[in-house]
Amino acid sequence: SPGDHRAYMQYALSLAKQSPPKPSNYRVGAILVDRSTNVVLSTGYTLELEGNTHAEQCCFAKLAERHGVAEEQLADAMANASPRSLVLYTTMEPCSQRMSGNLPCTQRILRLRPLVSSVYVGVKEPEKFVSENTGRKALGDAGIEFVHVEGLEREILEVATAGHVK
Ligand SMILES: Nc1nc(=O)c(N)c(NC[C@H](O)[C@H](O)[C@H](O)COP(=O)(O)O)[nH]1
Ligand SMILES: [Zn+2]
Repeated sequence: SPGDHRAYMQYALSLAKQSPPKPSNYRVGAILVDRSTNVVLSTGYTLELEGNTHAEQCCFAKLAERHGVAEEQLADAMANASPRSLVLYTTMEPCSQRMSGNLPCTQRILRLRPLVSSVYVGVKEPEKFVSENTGRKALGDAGIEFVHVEGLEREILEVATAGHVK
């Protein structure tokens, strides 16, 4: 229900606040929820794991670690999980392109088909580093629901851009 979505997004925002500020990315928080049990399977925030990592990427990598595999093998490791049982909440929409050239999180989500049914986002990505984020379309084309959870935009963007030169 909408109340739950807001609570999950608030939780993701609390994770984003742990991200070390940096001028060349956004501070984002993400959680992966099993919607049949409402259990939070994994959490992540930007730069949580070493390297130039994104919140969603950390979320997936940490879950993969728990399954004893690399992020690339997560879908295989969870082959017996029921399809479309996972939903991702991320304070900012998954990236479709990264200035670093690292694999975008939209691709990381598409790799998890058919486990992931929906992506709930707090804000769209501002057009600062990437002119147009095409993730929403790619996810929709793959049958993954893309939902904007409203109400936290101002705080999400304030946290996301805290490391930017004003
Ligand atoms: N959804 C999302 N989660 C994140 O954790 C994060 N940092 C971004 N940020 C998107 C932005 O487009 C990229 O951060 C820049 O394009 C720079 O790319 P790198 O991050 O250096 O690969 N977006
Ligand atoms: Zn990303």
